[in-house]
Amino acid sequence: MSNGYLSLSQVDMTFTGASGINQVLRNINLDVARGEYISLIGHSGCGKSTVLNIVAGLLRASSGGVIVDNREVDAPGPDRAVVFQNHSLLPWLTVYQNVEIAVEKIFGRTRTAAERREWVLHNLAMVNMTHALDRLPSEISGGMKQRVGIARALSMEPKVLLLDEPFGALDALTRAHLQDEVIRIQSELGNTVLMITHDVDEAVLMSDRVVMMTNGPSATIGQILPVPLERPRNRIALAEDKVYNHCRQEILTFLYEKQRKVETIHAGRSMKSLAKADVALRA
Ligand SMILES: Nc1ncnc2c1ncn2[C@@H]1O[C@H](COP(=O)(O)OP(=O)(O)OP(=O)(O)O)[C@@H](O)[C@H]1O
Repeated sequence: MSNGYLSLSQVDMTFTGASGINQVLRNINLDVARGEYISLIGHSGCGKSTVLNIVAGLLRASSGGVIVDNREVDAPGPDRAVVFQNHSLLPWLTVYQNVEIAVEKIFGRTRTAAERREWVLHNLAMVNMTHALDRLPSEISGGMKQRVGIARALSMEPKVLLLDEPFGALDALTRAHLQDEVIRIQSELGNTVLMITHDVDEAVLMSDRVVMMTNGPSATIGQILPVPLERPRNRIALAEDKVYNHCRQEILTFLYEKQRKVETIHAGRSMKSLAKADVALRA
């Protein structure tokens, strides 16, 4: 029996391909309470996206399972909205239309046209994007695209919001602004969030708990760190906060001492991995 609003129970994941059998995840168990903000952190390639994709229903676990609000996950669904690092807006639709398309799909039969329009505008207002309703994705910045992606995800009223490195491709200032917006939105809406990050500060700043994964193959959860900091959190005040710095230190110790990455980086992943390592080391 699981106790979480979102529960992963004994999740194993093995990929079989030309290069043989690759056990990526082993015995992942996690109970997430309703309204909880969880970050998933671990070295590149350990299996974080695989966990998120299993929760999203994009991948089926080799064994074990996922439950969201007492229902087993067996396919993608609007109750689990995903925001990826590389914004996935439809390039031929405007900002408004990119949110509208989700709202039409979910609420096309249950809300009037006026209510749907208001809901699209409400979600775009939440991420401060009402000034650019008629612009195409090619006409707005990377940070703005992420804002629209977040508005689209929120407009679906998901039970669980899945964020796969949502701020990873943004410059530091834009990232900080967007983090603050997501923190504000989460405090208003009480979303249940599972977020992948490589940024230790981001994990501590935003999360109620930080889930640290061991290195692969056969990665599992190595440590779960509660972040007992009151909300709202102020990033400037936190820089001097003992609890904040203790949490940060715990994660750094896990990543760079207990789970120090020793193997060479695979050629195909090298640029992505180096960029992420750089972010993490600067943390
Ligand atoms: N569809 C797939 N088929 C085969 N192998 C896969 C598939 N998806 C992921 N893998 C493998 O699973 C492992 C974990 O990948 P995953 O992308 O989940 O890691 P990650 O921790 O999210 O990495 P990163 O931080 O670099 O994004 C890797 O070895 C990857 O090659």
